[in-house]
Amino acid sequence: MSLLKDAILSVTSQGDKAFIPYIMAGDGGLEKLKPTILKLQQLGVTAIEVGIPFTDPVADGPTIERAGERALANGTTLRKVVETLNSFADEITVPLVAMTYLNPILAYGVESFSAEAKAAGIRGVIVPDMPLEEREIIHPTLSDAGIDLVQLVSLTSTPERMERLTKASEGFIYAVTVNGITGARSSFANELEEHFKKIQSYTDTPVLAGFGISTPDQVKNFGAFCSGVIVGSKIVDSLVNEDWTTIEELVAAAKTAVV
Ligand SMILES: O=P(O)(O)OC[C@@H](O)[C@@H](O)c1c[nH]c2ccccc12
Repeated sequence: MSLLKDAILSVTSQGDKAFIPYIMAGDGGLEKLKPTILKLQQLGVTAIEVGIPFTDPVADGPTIERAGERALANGTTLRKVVETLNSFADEITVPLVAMTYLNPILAYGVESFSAEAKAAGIRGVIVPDMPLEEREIIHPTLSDAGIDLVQLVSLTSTPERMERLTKASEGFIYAVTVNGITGARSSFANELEEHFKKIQSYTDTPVLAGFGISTPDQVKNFGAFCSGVIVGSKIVDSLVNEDWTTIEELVAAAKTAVV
């Protein structure tokens, strides 16, 4: 059973698309985490990807990298994020997915991280610097706690690897839409639709598209051939500018994404 997968399927079974905003925990201070999460869930997002700032973020483009630097300058750590989430866990109604690199989890201790993260509302984790082959370091303990380990599938994976990653992924499959780093893009490769269908053919776990998606039209276009989208940089920028209108428009696009 996966709470994350269930949350996504309950949205798609009604004809809507899943919408997962990414936020950088600690950007603007950890005291912003609670109001931001409560407001996002009130807008009807499916889940929330909570980014943990890290000193050496391999996959992050300039927007997320700068947000991470601001959060680190505020003293944000994985432990403080979990503690903060825990302080209002009874008000959290959507599954949270922590986006963190492997080192902070190991430094925390896999056992205590899993137990405390679960209590704090974290239902999934994405660990971009951990190859599938090494996931046994954390997977059994996360699994015991009922936390999904979400795999990223890149455009350049070989078909065999794509199949293995897809079948291993829990909650949803994070299908990366571009080669490279996070951040807004104006165009995408033409073969994406076929690529996504191929990934979906291996599994009944929903496939979500992420990287480069920043406009309502892009949300609709991707929604037409997968179960939903993840939007990061555009959300991070909008939160800095307190531009909730833009966020509302992105969420609304997923609700009417069916063509
Ligand atoms: O910012 P974008 O292009 O909208 O992409 C989402 C992305 O930011 C978020 O999911 C994310 C932030 N950092 C990551 C590192 C690896 C994988 C994914 C992420």
